[in-house]
Amino acid sequence: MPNKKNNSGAGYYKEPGPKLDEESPFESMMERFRFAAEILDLDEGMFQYLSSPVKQVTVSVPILMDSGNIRVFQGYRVIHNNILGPSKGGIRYSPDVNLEEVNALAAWMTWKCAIVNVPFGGAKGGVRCDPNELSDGELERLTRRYTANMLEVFGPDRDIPAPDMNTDEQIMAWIMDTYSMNAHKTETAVVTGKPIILGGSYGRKKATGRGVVTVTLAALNKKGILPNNCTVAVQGFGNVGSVTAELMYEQGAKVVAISDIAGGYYNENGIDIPKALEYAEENDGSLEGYPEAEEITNEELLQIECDVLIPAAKEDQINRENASDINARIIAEGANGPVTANADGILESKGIMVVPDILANAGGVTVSYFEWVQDRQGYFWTEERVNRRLNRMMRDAFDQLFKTKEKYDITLRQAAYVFGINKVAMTLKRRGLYA
Ligand SMILES: NC(=O)C1=CN([C@@H]2O[C@H](COP(=O)(O)OP(=O)(O)OC[C@H]3O[C@@H](n4cnc5c(N)ncnc54)[C@H](O)[C@@H]3O)[C@@H](O)[C@H]2O)C=CC1
Ligand SMILES: O=C(O)CCC(=O)C(=O)O
Repeated sequence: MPNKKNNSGAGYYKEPGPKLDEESPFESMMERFRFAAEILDLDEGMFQYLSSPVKQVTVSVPILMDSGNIRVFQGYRVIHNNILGPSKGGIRYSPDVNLEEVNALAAWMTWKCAIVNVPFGGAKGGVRCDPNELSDGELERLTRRYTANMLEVFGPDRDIPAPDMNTDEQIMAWIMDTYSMNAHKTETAVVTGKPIILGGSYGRKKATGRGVVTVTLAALNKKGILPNNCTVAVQGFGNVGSVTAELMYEQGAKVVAISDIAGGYYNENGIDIPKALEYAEENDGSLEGYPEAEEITNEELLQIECDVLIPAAKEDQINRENASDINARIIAEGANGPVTANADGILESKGIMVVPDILANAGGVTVSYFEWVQDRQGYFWTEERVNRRLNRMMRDAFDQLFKTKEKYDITLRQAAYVFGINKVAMTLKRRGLYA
C-alpha cells in the first residue's frame, strides 16, 4: 500500500536534502513542485519518488592541454526520471556548472517531456569549464573523455544527450563518434542536435526558438495583442535567443532590445535583427560593439517597457530583487529557470503572464525526439514536415496547459507543473512500481 501523505501541510515536504540557497535553481524547482504536489494530493511515497533523481553521476575528466600539462575537469550527468522512456536532456559547458544546478535542469526535463508528450524521461549533464579558454583540440579531447566516462550512462535506449549552453552540433558529433567507436558500430541515435550529415534533423538548430515563438504568439493572442503590433526584448543571443529574435522579427514584431553576456543594445524604433545576426556571425557570435543601438546593461534590458520579455540566457535573471521592476506584459522563458520561485508571486501580482520554461523552450526536445525517431528508422523528414509537427505539438501543449490553468484557477507555470507531474505519476502508477 502506498504511504499516505500526512496532513501537516506543505512544510512536510521540505524535510530531506541539502541546505540550499533560497534562490537556487533546485530550490525554485522544488518550491513549484511542492505546490503542484499539494494540488494533486500526491502521497508521500510518490512525492519522494518524483523528487529524487534516479541517478547522479560525477566524473573526473582529465585531458592533455595544448601546453603539455594535464588538467582535470568535473563532469556531471543526472538522470532525474526515466519512467516515460529513455532519459533526454542537453549538456552544458560552463564555469558555473555544478551538481545542484544539473539536478534542477534534469527535473525540468522530466516535466518538459511529459508536457509536450514525447516518450522520454528527464536528464541533464555538464562539464565545469570555460569553453572560451579552450582550443578546439582541447574541447574535442574534453568532449571525448567526458563521453568515454559516460559510456555506461548514455545509449539510444538509455540516455540521449543534446546541445545546451555553449555546446553545439560539433560537440554532439564528437559524442556520437566516441560512443560509436566503443559500440563498434555507428549509433546515430545516441545523441541529438547533430550535424545533418551525421543523422541530424532538419529544423533542430532553430527548434527551441521556433517553439518559443509558437507559444509567444499563443500568449499574445490570449492578451489580444497582434504580433505585428508588439514590442519584444530578448536577453541572450545564442542558439535560443537569436532564433527567437529572428522569428519574432519575421512575424512583424518590433524587437527593441537584444543582449549577450557582454551587454545589451536598445533601439526604440526596433533593431534590424538580420543585421544583428550578420554582425554576430562576423564577430565570433558576439554582439559587442553592435552599432545602430544604445548600449544598455542586461539588468536594464530586463526592465524595458515592452509587450514580451524573452529571457534566453540562463537561470535566476528575474528574482525577488528585480521582479517588481519588470515592465513586460508577457514573459516567455526561452532559458531554463530564468525566473526564481521568489519572483513568481511578484510577477503574478503585476498581472504579467509567464509562459514557463518547461513549456516555452520545449521545441528543442520535441525536434530532438523527431531526430531520434528518424535515426532509428533511417528515414529522414523534410524541414517543412519537422516544423509543421513542431508547431502543432507546441500549440497543443499550450492549449492543454491553458485548460489546466483555468480548471484549477492557477498560473500557467503552476499548470505546467501540475500537468507534467500528474502525467509522470499516472504513468508510474500504471507501470505498477507500487505493486
Ligand atoms: N539549445 C537548446 O536547444 C536549448 C536551450 N535551452 C536553454 O536556453 C538557454 C540558452 O541556451 P543556448 O541558447 O543553447 O545557449 P548558447 O550558449 O547558444 O547562448 C547563450 C547566450 O546567453 C548569453 N549569456 C550568457 N550568460 C549571460 C548573462 N549572464 N547575461 C546575459 N546573457 C548571457 C551568451 O552570451 C549567449 O548569447 C539556457 O538556459 C538553456 O538551458 C532550453 C532548451 C533547449
Ligand atoms: O534537445 C534535447 O534533447 C534537450 C534540450 C534541453 O536540454 C532542454 O530542453 O533544456
